[in-house]
Amino acid sequence: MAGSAASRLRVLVDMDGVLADFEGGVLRAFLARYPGEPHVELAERRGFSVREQYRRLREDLGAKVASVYESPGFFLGLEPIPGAIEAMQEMIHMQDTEVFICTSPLLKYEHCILEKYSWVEKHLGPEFVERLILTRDKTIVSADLLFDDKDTIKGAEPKPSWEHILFTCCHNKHLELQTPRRRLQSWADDWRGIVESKRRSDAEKECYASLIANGNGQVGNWQ
Ligand SMILES: Cc1cn([C@H]2C[C@H](O)[C@@H](COP(=O)(O)O)O2)c(=O)[nH]c1=O
Ligand SMILES: [Mg+2]
Repeated sequence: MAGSAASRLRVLVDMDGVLADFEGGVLRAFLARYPGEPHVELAERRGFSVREQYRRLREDLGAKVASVYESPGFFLGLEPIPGAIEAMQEMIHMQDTEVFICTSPLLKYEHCILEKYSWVEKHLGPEFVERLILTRDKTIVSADLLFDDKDTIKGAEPKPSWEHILFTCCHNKHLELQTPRRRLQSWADDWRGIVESKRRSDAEKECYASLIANGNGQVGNWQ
């Protein structure tokens, strides 16, 4: 387990698309700033990159949509995803569980980074500010679970320690996951069941590893 030598489960929760409604915020701000320009309805979103989809619609729209989420006030003004705040407040009080927020800032970071901290303090409180990890590479962060709306998470570490639970968002809902990948449809879905099943499977692995270490790992010798 990534959590510790004992039995703590470490959970990473992504921010944009999981805690904060990035997609809804982009569309709302785009319509306000560029009324009359073509736009992509949330039901039509495909693929992680909103910029790429707008660019495909018309070349200059990529830069226009980026100007929306790079503007001051954008990240701080995002609405929480329904049920996210309640789930995080419950998760942080779960026994033997460590929860961290793990989010990738924009490369154009001027407003994004400060506003992500402010958003966490405003909606989740100071105890979560202590638990905010900003990284462009989530694969090198050690944990048991990562709830994230990005369908493919790549980085320097080819075998991240966490299991990626795909959080359903408008841009990924059409994707069919290969077994054994798992999804969380929303915060109303059974996130507690996922946490507990991971805890059980980690405990089984630990038990098996200790049997092997003690030379008792033969089949039929499990007591
Ligand atoms: C172009 C583009 C960028 N983003 C940004 C928004 C966030 O700063 C990160 C996503 O972070 P996460 O930790 O993976 O949620 O990338 C985006 O979400 N969509 C885009 O099209
Ligand atoms: Mg995200």
